[in-house]
Amino acid sequence: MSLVEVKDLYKIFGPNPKRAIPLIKDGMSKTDIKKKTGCTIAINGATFSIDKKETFVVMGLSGSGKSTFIRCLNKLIKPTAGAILVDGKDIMQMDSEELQELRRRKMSMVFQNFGLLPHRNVVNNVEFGLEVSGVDKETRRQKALDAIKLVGLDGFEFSMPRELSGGMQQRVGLARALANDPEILLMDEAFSALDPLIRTQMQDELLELQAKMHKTIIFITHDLDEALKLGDRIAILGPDGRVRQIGTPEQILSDPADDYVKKFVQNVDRTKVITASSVKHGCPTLNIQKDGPEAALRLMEKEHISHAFVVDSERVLQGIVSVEDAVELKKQKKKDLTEILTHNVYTAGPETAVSDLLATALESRFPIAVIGDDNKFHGIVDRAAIIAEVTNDDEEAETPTVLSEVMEQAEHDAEAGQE
Ligand SMILES: Nc1ncnc2c1ncn2[C@@H]1O[C@H](COP(=O)(O)OP(=O)(O)OP(=O)(O)O)[C@@H](O)[C@H]1O
Repeated sequence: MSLVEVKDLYKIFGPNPKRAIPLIKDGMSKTDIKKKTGCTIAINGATFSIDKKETFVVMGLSGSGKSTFIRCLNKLIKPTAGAILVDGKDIMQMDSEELQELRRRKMSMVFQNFGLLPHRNVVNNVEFGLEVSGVDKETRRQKALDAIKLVGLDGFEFSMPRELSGGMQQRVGLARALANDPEILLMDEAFSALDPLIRTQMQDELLELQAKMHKTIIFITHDLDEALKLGDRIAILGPDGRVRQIGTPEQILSDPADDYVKKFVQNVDRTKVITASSVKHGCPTLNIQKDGPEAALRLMEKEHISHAFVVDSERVLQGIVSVEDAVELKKQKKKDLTEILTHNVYTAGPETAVSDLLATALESRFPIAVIGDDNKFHGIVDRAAIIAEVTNDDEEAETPTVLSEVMEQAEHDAEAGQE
């Protein structure tokens, strides 16, 4: 269910900004509009919705309109056109009381520069928002201490901000935002001022916290790696303030909407984000309860494959049978496949990163079976597909080991053995 809906939102700075909208719609560029009208386009017809409990990342380079969006969202500035609905209510229509409620209780903000009050200790900083909202002393102290614990700062309650490292100061900022128990957490470049190592650590901790808290997080960043790591979905803003693509990290990496997004994502290590489920494909299977060597050979001949995966009626993987084994069974006049089933099939979960499958793929004779959380067989990932993803080069994709010659050779060998 969506909590925030942004509808055809424009923010244009400058004299008589509304007149720039038809020019934008006619396709005139941001630079030409600036020349012609003196107006600067910051947000250009954005439409999207943010679901409850999702982490929605707004990503764009400097000047793409990220800060403007945040300011529109808490109504620090007024959009030129369009609407922003929070819980179905247009924030432009809110009276000052509703707006205060929105800013104090519904949303909390974490800033890039931490925004701490230097003369207040940690706990006093954390309870500041509650103090402003008029929460009594005892309650706000307890809430502040709980939030401090949540971000792992217990023991530092009475330290001053200057005594803390950047990472710790940002934890205070996060604790202050969480102390209000807001439904929406607005994080504006919250980790951008931190050293890379601390930044990674804070990202990991935010993911852990979110797994427990289930807040709706709107995270603003200019860093694509950060966006891909944190976002359930990402909106990519172009330099013209237009939303270029909205999608899951996987959708953005595997199917960039235009050349701008493509350029952006081409340096990312895709294999860390591309998962087994996105490169898997279905394959014909044999049923352990009813198929024997004849059926196995027929299937392999028809599909031009040298081995087949065997499942039971519930589609739980039982093993794999090779053409050589099936020929041997047929020779022995066996009626089922149980005896020769190879059980040591490599498997992966749907969410396994392709990069983690490379070593297995190189070692295994067979494709890797993808097994879902339901324990059922969902398909296979070919070695060729993994290598192609890892090297990012389709040329490397070899024909899978699916050769009818293997079959012919095996039949031939078996016949020779019979003589
Ligand atoms: N008050 C203002 N008056 C005029 N133009 C503005 C104003 N605020 C922002 N802009 C312009 O709007 C566009 C979007 O700016 P915004 O600050 O929202 O981008 P941003 O993505 O947050 O960039 P950064 O990461 O550098 O903060 C830019 O072209 C900027 O120059």
